[in-house]
Amino acid sequence: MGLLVDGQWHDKWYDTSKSGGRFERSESQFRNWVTADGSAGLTGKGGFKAESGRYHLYVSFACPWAHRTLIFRKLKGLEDVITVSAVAPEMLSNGWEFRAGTDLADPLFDSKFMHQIYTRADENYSGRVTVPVLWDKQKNTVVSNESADIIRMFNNAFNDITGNTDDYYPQELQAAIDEVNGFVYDNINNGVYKSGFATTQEAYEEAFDNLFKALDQVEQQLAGSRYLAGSVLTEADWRLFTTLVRFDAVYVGHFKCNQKRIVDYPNIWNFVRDLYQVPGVAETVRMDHIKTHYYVSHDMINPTGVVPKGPEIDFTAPHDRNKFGG
Ligand SMILES: N[C@@H](CCC(=O)N[C@@H](CS)C(=O)NCC(=O)O)C(=O)O
Repeated sequence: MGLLVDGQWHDKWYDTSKSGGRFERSESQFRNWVTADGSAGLTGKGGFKAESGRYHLYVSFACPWAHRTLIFRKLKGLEDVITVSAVAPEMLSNGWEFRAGTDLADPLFDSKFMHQIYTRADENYSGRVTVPVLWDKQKNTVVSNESADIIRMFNNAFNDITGNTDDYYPQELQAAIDEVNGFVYDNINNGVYKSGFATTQEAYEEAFDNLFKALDQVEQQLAGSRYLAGSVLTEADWRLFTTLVRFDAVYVGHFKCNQKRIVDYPNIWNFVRDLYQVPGVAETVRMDHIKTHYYVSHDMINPTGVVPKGPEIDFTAPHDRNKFGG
């Protein structure tokens, strides 16, 4: 674990000394957008036109943020349009690493470390080296390292190429989706990390309480509708899904989020299985990478690096969500 300072790698854990033991996630820095015609998007520069074969997605199968982008690549039929590769699950003193000669190698440059991809784009880059990264093979640079933006690009920028017009961020639901996203991000997606990376009792309990209050609220909401924004499956559901699918295997134990497990919430547990069973999604869930990553990488939380064998979770068991119609 570490970060780049003026293009130099430093092995350093998150600094919580100035935030009362609270983990604070830093903002992503590459914020350009791929658009259908190459015009500038919401932020950053223009010149990133949607083209087949031009972009490469670097992910970790362990990472819930990267997982969103993998799901959208599947759902939107982008597998032949955007190439993908994954880093090794362990994130140690050099940060994310590739594994040469295996299917976890860097297919573009045969780099050893993910931070070399960042300095290739900006030799003086300062900041954390995170996944996912959307790379432009034509301009040889990072388009974006923000998963929330990348899934929106995948949602519509390539529609003319794939013919897939499925829309997970429909105009009429955008305000509702944004509201759910804000709540889920703060309390749940990032909430599990705030709980797990807290370095004081107070910071941990604050995150823990907010997390389970939020899950109770989601449980209530899913009693009355199939999905978070109503009867339509949207981006908001996928953003919650990647945290929920990791919850019982990792966050309950490793991040001390143990008031309840997801299997203890009837509606949420059925909801997770509903989403897991959407065609193409199951193959994006790599429990081996997920468990190894968390339990091996965070040695100040789990110094032995021993990875638990359990729990047994059957995401393929039938769910009851068709009761809302389908
Ligand atoms: N805001 C980013 C966050 C991505 C992120 O934090 N990824 C984690 C892996 S789950 C990471 O690469 N962390 C490395 C680090 O913080 O040094 C996004 O959603 O794309």
